[in-house]
This record gives sequence, structure tokens and C-alpha cells, in this order.
Amino acid sequence: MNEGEDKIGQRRAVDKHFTLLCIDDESVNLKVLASIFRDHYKVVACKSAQHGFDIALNILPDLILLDVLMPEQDGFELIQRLKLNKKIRHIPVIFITGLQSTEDEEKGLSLGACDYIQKPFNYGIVRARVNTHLEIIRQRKLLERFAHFDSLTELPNRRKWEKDIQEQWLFAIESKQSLAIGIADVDCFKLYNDTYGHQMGDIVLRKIANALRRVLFDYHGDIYRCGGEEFYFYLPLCETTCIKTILTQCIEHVGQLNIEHSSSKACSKVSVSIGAAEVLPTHNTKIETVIKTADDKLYQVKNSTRNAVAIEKIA
Ligand SMILES: Nc1nc2c(ncn2[C@@H]2O[C@H](COP(=O)(O)OP(=O)(O)OP(=O)(O)O)[C@@H](O)[C@H]2O)c(=O)[nH]1
Repeated sequence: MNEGEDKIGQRRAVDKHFTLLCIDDESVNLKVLASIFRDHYKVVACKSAQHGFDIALNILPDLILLDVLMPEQDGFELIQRLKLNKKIRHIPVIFITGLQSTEDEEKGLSLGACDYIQKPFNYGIVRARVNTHLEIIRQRKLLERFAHFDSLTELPNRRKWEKDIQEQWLFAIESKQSLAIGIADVDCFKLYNDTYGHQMGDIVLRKIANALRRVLFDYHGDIYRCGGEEFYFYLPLCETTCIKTILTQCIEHVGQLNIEHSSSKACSKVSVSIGAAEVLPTHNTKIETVIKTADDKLYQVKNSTRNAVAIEKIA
């Protein structure tokens, strides 16, 4: 095997992560598509547009191969439904159809399909076209990762925070669920860097990020690195959730890392301070107000003992 073939082999092994959803009312067509792709990708097949829509929502495939002529709802109608749904409209659709007029091809592409393949098709050409689109998807995912994640801590970054918190906020309004928004900030971190060096400081940031993430994940929250040594987080709350207990756990987990910080004004180990605000979001409350309240609470902790939590409930 030469070097090029070896690389292709390695790439294919990774390709198994991709899922193709094939929607066609003819079983024989589904079998053909499965036989072309199943060795390299996960293939999910279904025989109607409605079922296909439900499956797409459920499994979020990477690519959809869609027939046009189907009873009840055709492929042109289905793609319009897919493109109206926020959760799945980004999924590329390739039409694979017996319709051969240029008008139909133009219609399919103008409805948002990324490709249009006419039946009967050549297996090699279908495989090559699907591979090209999956390569584009792979690169898009990579770019999204670079754009949304912090390389030091591997936490999502501020850009992702701004996107996610809007979604969490709207979800909390719709589901009438309370939300806590908070900021955790490493104590006396300048002094830590000055004493132990920047590289050690980087290691500490990674450890703290992991410790905080572990606690918040357990309660369905998430945390983001939004500044140098500043982490923003949200936490969905239910009646039984005690926000104070959870955030105290965060402080304790950081303490249990047991990282010496001899020059800290807070304690002899590395510690964090946390400010948070608890709110039942409505269309009349603003996220900025809640973040400002959390920031004020953090400032309060920083001006007293540090290594502690302050929370305000917004009425
Ligand atoms: N090692 C390291 N240090 C960082 C990074 N980002 C920011 N910092 C440092 O974090 C320090 C933050 O200092 P300050 O804002 O003065 O806050 P502090 O020293 O933590 O003091 P308090 O917040 O009042 O407890 C600065 O010295 C930054 O250089 C990073 O990625 N790695």
C-alpha cells in the first residue's frame, strides 16, 4: 500500500462517524444506496417524506439523499419543510431522482439542495459526489470548532457563549424555567503567574476549567471561557435545585485540586470567586441585566474574602 492509499484508508476509518439518511419510497433504490455507502458511513433508510422528516429531527444526519417522486409528500415539499426547521435546516440535501428536466433540476437546487443526481446513476459518480459534500461538511465542522472553542482549556469560548445563552434564555422563557447565570474568576491570578510563571498558570486554568465543568455538567449547566481567567456559566434551575449548594461545590472542587498559591490573598491554595444571578426569564427581562447583576456579585466577593460565592435572586 502506498502512502496515498494509506491516508485514504485512515480517512475512511474516521468517515464511519458520518450518517447518511436516504429517503426513497422504492426499497430497491434504498438497497442500492445502502450497498454503495454502508462500508464507509452509517446509513439510515426510510420510505416516506414524513418519516424522513421525523428521523432527520431525531438523529441529525450529516447528509440527506432524497428522492423527489414519492406518494403523499414529495421530495420538493420535504426539503422546504427541512429548510424551515432551525434544528435541521443546515443539513445538506442531495436529490437523487428520475426527474430529468433542467426545470426540475433548477427547482431542486433553488429550493436549497446542494446537488442533483439523475437516475439511473453511475455508482462511482454518486460515491464521488457524496464524498465531496462530506469533505465540505468535515471542514465546516472543523472551522466551527476553531471558531467556538478555546484551545487552552477546550471549553467553548465567548462567541459560543453569546450564541448559546440566547438559546437557553428563549428556552427558559418558553418552558417557564428559572435560570442562573454566573461568572467564576480565578483569585489573585496575576500573583500566581508572577510567582510560578505563565506556563504553570496555563496548567492551572486548564485544571480549573475541568473542575468547574464537571460540577456544572452534573446539573445540566455549561461553562465558557469568556476572558483570560474568567468563566461564564448558566445553570437551568428546578424547584429542588439549590444554586448555593452547587456553586459551593464548584469552589470546593477547585480547592480539592490542592494547587499551592503562596502569594494569594485569599488562601494558600488556588481558589475562585463566583458571582451569580438567579432569574425566571420573561420577554421583559434582559440577559445583560442578569449578567451585570452576576458581575456585581462577583465584585462583592472580590472585595471581601474571595474564594466564595455571592448570589442575587432577581424578582
Ligand atoms: N497563565 C495565563 N495567565 C493569564 C491568561 N489570561 C489572562 N491571564 C492573566 O490573568 C491575570 C488576571 O489578573 P487580574 O485581572 O489583575 O486579576 P487577579 O490577579 O486574578 O486578581 P483578582 O481577580 O482581584 O483576584 C493577568 O495577570 C493575566 O495576564 C492565560 O491564558 N494564561
